[in-house]
Formats: sequence, structure tokens, C-alpha cells
Amino acid sequence: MIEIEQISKTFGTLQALDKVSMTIGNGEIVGLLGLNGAGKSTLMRLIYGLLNPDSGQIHIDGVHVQKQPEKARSLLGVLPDNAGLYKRLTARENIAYFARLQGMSEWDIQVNTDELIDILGMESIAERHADGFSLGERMKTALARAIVHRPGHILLDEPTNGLDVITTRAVRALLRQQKAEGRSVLFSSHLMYEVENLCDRVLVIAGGRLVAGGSVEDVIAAAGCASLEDAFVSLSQKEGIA
Ligand SMILES: Nc1ncnc2c1ncn2[C@@H]1O[C@H](COP(=O)(O)OP(=O)(O)OP(=O)(O)O)[C@@H](O)[C@H]1O
Repeated sequence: MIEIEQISKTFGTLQALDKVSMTIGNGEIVGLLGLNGAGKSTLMRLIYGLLNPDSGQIHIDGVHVQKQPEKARSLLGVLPDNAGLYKRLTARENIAYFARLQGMSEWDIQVNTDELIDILGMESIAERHADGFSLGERMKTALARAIVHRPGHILLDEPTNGLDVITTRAVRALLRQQKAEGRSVLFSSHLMYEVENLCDRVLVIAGGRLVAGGSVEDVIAAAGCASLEDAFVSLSQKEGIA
């Protein structure tokens, strides 16, 4: 379980997050919606311990992220918004390199990597060097790398950004599999249908504040709108930032 309590973060005079609290339970897929600059990536970076909050605290399975960042990080799989790959390594080597850093055995690395290559349809790029990879090929490799060690919790910053429809479906299937295995998934997206398709719960961030949360139906009803997109726009505009 990921527990976020009253997290605030400023950059200079900019209040990027303002007393945000949320809990993401095991076996749950939660979608994070917000306009550009709403604070989604900042929240992800705080959960991963790349940034420290000004106030508030985050626990992952009871581990305090700021006090025990290494331990907390070992419980997470992360696809950051700017996932970089080692260009001189193949896709498979990129995944294996990261898996070794996580202390996995060579056998487990091979089994898990083969499984992810199969699920994500990466056969044609597995043995290619990452230099020159298309956006989708980079995303697939970075996603496989993020979850090869089977972390309990997965953070994905816009995971289907730039993916074609077949790959998007594969990613959806992969995330549903992770959920079925009891992992929690928090992902940010600008794609309403993606969120409607996948998520048990939606959280809407606007101007650094959590302005709505619940099932898609709950969020639509709370905003008094006809669709998630309308509800999202309405909630974001209420915060005076759209
Ligand atoms: N390191 C930083 N230094 C200064 N300002 C920052 C920094 N990181 C984020 N910000 C600012 O904090 C606010 C929230 O940014 P964040 O990247 O979290 O937004 P986001 O919701 O992920 O947006 P997008 O959908 O565009 O990716 C923005 O105004 C951004 O410019």
C-alpha cells in the first residue's frame, strides 16, 4: 500500500503540490489525471524519493520514503516521464542490467525478461541496440525494465504515450495482470478513455491540489457532468487554471 499524507512541495514561489493525501491499495489500478503542470510528475517523483517534500510524508508498505529511500525504492517499479535507455545495450541487455541492480538471479532475469518480451511484443527489438529506437520501442523497453523485478507497486508516468494501438492493448493487459497478482498501479495519463478502461479509481489533480477522487462514475457524478472528459475539464477550471 502507498500512503501519501498531506504532501506539499514548492519550487521557489511555485506551489507544485498543496497538502495532497491519497492511499493506493494493493491490487488496485489508480489513474492520475491533471492538466499540464498540475503536479502529476512531481507527485510521482516524491513517491519515488527523487524529491523531498516540504511537508507531509509518504509510506510504502509502512516504509517511510524520506527516512529509508533505498528500501522504499526497492518496493517500487517506476516508469518516469523521461525514461532513458543505455543506447549501446540491446533492449534485453537494458532490462537485464536494471534487473541485476535489483539483485535478481540470472535465471529469474531470463525468465521474467522472456515473459515481458512476449507480453509486450518486443521480439523484433529484443536483440537490437537501443540507439535509434522509436518512441514506442523505448517506452516498451523502459516499461519492461521498470517491472522486471516484480515490484509490489508500480508508478507509470504516461505509460501509453506514443504507443500504437496493439502495444497500448498489450500494456493494458500487462497492467491488468499486475493488478490480478495483487500489485498496486498508479499511472498518470491525459487519455480519458485509457483511464476509463483501466482504472478502479481516478484522482484529479488541479493546481497542485487533489480536487476529486473515486470511481469514474463517482467523479462524473460529483462534477455533475455527462462524461469523464467534461468532469475533468470542469474540475480543473474550478481551480481557475484552465
Ligand atoms: N524541478 C523543478 N523546478 C522548478 N519547477 C518545477 C520543477 N519540477 C516541476 N516544476 C513545476 O511544478 C509544476 C508541476 O509540474 P509537473 O511536472 O509535476 O506537472 P505535470 O502534471 O506532470 O505536467 P505534464 O502533464 O505537463 O507532464 C509545473 O508548474 C512545473 O513547471
